Amino acid sequence: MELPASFADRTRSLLGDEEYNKLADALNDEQPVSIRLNEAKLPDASFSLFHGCAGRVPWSSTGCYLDRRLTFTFDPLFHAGCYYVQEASSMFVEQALKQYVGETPAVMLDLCAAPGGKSTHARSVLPAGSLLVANEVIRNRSQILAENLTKWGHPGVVVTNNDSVDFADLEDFFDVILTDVPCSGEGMFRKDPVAVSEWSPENVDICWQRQRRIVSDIWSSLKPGGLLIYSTCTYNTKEDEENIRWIRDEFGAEILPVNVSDDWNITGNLLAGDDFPAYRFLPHRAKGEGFFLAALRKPEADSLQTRYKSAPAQGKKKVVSGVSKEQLAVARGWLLSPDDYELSVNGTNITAFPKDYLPELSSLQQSLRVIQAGVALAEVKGKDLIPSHALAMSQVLRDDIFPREEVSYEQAIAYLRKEAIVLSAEAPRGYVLLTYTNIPLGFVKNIGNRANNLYPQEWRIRSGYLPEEILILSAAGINL
Ligand SMILES: C[S@@+](CC[C@H](N)C(=O)[O-])C[C@H]1O[C@@H](n2cnc3c(N)ncnc32)[C@H](O)[C@@H]1O
Repeated sequence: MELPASFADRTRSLLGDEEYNKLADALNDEQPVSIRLNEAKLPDASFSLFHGCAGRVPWSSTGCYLDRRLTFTFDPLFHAGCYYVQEASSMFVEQALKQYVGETPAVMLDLCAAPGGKSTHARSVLPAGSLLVANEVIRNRSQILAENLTKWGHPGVVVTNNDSVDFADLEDFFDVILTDVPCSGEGMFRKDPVAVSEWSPENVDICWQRQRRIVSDIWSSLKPGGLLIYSTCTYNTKEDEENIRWIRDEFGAEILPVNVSDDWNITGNLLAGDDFPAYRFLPHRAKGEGFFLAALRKPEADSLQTRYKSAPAQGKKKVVSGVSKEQLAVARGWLLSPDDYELSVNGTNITAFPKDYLPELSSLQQSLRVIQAGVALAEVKGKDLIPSHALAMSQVLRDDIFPREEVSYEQAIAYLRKEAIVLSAEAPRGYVLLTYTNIPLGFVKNIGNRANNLYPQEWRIRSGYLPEEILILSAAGINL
């Protein structure tokens, strides 16, 4: 790999000759492939069956390396949200969350969240009863973020599409903020050749200044005592330690240590003369791409337990005439624990949102562009209540409500391509939840001679061909 000369000079002087040469060699090696399993969807047994994986990611309870790349696009379980393909080093966020959020429900913002690797991860790690706000400034990327979080299936999620500056009104709102800031991407050189071609010293300067702007923008919305997790995928100290030092000096933040094990081969702070805790993943030492993380606490500790109270819940949304009380009652009956959710109607769509967080949702809606909140349950068409795909993906669906029909691999791929499906003659008429290896894939409406495919058009597999060799999760050894 041809590295930019100025990058090589700077990084050599940061790491020293020996370390730099090892790093440069590692960048010519093949990149490791890793996935993170969704424990809410996969049975416990999967987690002890890692024999198809090339080992577990040591700093993540659900991460595993694969010995080769799966054909993810043609794996039904990938589309069903059973796992997320994520670079291993960045799974280290789990350690900071587990150590500093603990068991107390928290309201967390993932500010720079698309495509959703860390959001789906955070949603799995946060204690039960927490709320995750996942934000992305670029509109089409926020749609991808919403898609990935919908597939992940947790109901306690709000997706927003805003710039960091828009969070200023939400004073003392979040217990935890993750800023996985846009950066010069030096740590992605092996994974993404575009990162190499776009790198320049000028871009590093643009990046560290933008990162400071982003942190300044959201600082007031972090509660006193709240946790800021700052991360980048770059090596230079300007975007890493120097920004952490700046946050400490500018806002009086306390820089927190994160417990790590020596055999994880994590590298510490590389800033000469200031030895605060910081965590670096260098590809020649730890199996993954380049990554940097630091955890900070806003002054005035011990407020993780205070709930946001300043914004009263707005009145319940009016039920428009197109949706009857009976239809709402039916949709409510689909939920595992209906009392925990508030149902709202927007046009002809019915959505469920955790009751505990209605005041927070109301405040978010006043300040931000909320593109998704909670779980879409159904669309009403005349007398018909069409169950939504998000419901099929979600943890809130009662499993005795819709008849289930197990499909073959070929049928699953046809379904995900949004082709017409023919079910067995015994399959019941009406809405049927298709499953593949017992995992929900989505709904069809079975009308007998065929079943209408309700898979979202915009998420369908577009590729018309099937590769000759298909490597999917169960074939890779995680035996479902
Ligand atoms: C490093 S990527 C995030 C990766 C993501 N956290 C993950 O784990 O999948 C940074 C993201 O921040 C977004 N971004 C850039 N400037 C932003 C801003 N001012 N406010 C919010 N998001 C921003 C970018 O569009 C990009 O999607």
